[in-house]
Amino acid sequence: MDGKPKAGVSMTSTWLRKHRLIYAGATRHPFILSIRDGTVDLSAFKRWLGQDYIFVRAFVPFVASVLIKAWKNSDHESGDIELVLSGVAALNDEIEWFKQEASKWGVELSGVVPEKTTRDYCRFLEDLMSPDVDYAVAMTAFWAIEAVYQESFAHCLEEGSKTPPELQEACQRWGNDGFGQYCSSLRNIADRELEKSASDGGPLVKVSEDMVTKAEVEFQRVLEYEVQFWNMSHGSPGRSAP
Ligand SMILES: Cc1ncc(CN)c(N)n1
Repeated sequence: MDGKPKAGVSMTSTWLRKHRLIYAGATRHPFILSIRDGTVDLSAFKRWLGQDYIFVRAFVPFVASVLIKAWKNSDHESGDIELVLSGVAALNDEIEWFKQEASKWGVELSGVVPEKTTRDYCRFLEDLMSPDVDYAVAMTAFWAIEAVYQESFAHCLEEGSKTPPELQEACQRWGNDGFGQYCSSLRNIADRELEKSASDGGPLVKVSEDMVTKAEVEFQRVLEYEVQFWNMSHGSPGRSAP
């Protein structure tokens, strides 16, 4: 495999097929399946809530770093800046939602201690904020992070699911169609940027190939972190100690 997709097949489609096992591990995790079938352990849900609040607070500066890369790299007519800015605005609402949800469930957010998995995932985001990280690479990671939540929570809202009513609002937050369209737009930008690199035939061809390889590696790492994050929330074996 030379890292290039077949004609007419996007890079992200190629990777989704190639890494389908880990992608399914992230989007059909036992924690998500337990929400969907109504057997979820509420202490696991509360653990997820507290840890994800910490993650989301670290996600804001990451998305802001993508906004800066969009401003530096994209054609200002492309709509990339507006899209990423809408993501920052949505995260502002999301942080307020976490606070309200935490008080509903009696979770004291100021007392939540980040577990190792959360710390590692936040550190990964921090590394991606570096100006040395290409726009295509950061956008690929951004899309993958959002897409895992979208696919996971949308699964809990499908017909036949037995998601408890008190968890449906959480599932709606990421599982709604609007968020699905937002994820598709992020994916299109990632594909456009990756294709620019893949088709670069000039003296920078090696640099471009390295960038596509790096994006694929970060895509896989996001999926691995997402699985670990669900494992930690679910209290699965192998869960890392704080
Ligand atoms: C761990 C994780 N991954 C993704 C998302 C969606 N922004 C989130 N809130 N938390």
